[in-house]
Amino acid sequence: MKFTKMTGLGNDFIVLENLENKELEYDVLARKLCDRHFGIGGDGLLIVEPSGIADIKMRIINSDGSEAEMCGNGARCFAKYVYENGIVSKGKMSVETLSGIVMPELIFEDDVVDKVRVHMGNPIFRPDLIPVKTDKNQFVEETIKIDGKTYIVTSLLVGVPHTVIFVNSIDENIIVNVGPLIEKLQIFPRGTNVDFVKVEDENNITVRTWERGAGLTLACGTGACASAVASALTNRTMRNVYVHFKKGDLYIEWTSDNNIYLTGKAEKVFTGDIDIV
Ligand SMILES: N[C@@H](CCC[C@H](N)C(=O)O)C(=O)O
Repeated sequence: MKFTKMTGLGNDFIVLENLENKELEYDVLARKLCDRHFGIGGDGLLIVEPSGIADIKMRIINSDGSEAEMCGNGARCFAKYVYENGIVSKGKMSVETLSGIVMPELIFEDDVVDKVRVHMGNPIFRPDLIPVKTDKNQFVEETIKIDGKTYIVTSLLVGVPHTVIFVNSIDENIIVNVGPLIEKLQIFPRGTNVDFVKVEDENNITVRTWERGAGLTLACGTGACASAVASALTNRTMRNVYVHFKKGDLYIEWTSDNNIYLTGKAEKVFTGDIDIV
């Protein structure tokens, strides 16, 4: 099988084409190929499929084999891939995902795709759509208890479910211990990504995300959107912010008409062939 390895700030993906809609076991492939010791290594697979309603369709399979509805860093890598491989020739394209259509727009530097700005749609706060089990009409600055410790969290849907926690410092030990417990709490019937957010000032936040189905990643695009929206909603920042991850930054705009735009780099790492046994 031919593949291309791509990365969005270190959130890395293996891109595979399935334009003939062949019956492939994506979950098995994801577990095999994403393995960092016995496979190519990646946080997930991005599959290129044909679409009946958009220019192209993106499927995203996490490294544990579960399928996600959407992926922000993945959408940027995917748009660069389909453009550079002649699958979509438009600089602004529509991409079907399981959470609806997103609109990536390529930003060129010296005729090469450097960054991608993705129109991500609206953030959703309705508990039944996130989903989160609560009798409230939204889950903003709510209290949850983990191992006797209390956390104040905000949950929202940005294509995929996110739960945002504001912290005074980013501590990876806490993230890898608490993240998986929150991800699998019973109140989140489809699980949740968990974003740990340090507010630097009204224009800058630092984020690390414990991802549903992939664990601690170097960056998360939908996580950047969710964190920026939660920060502005709770009056910690302005509506447009730079989101800092370990290996680079994303720029998030949450417009007054409630749309989210995500801008950042997308890079090809290498291409190759792999025998699937
Ligand atoms: N890294 C992604 C999100 C990928 C999906 C996530 N793991 C989930 O299952 O919800 C991003 O950049 O948004």
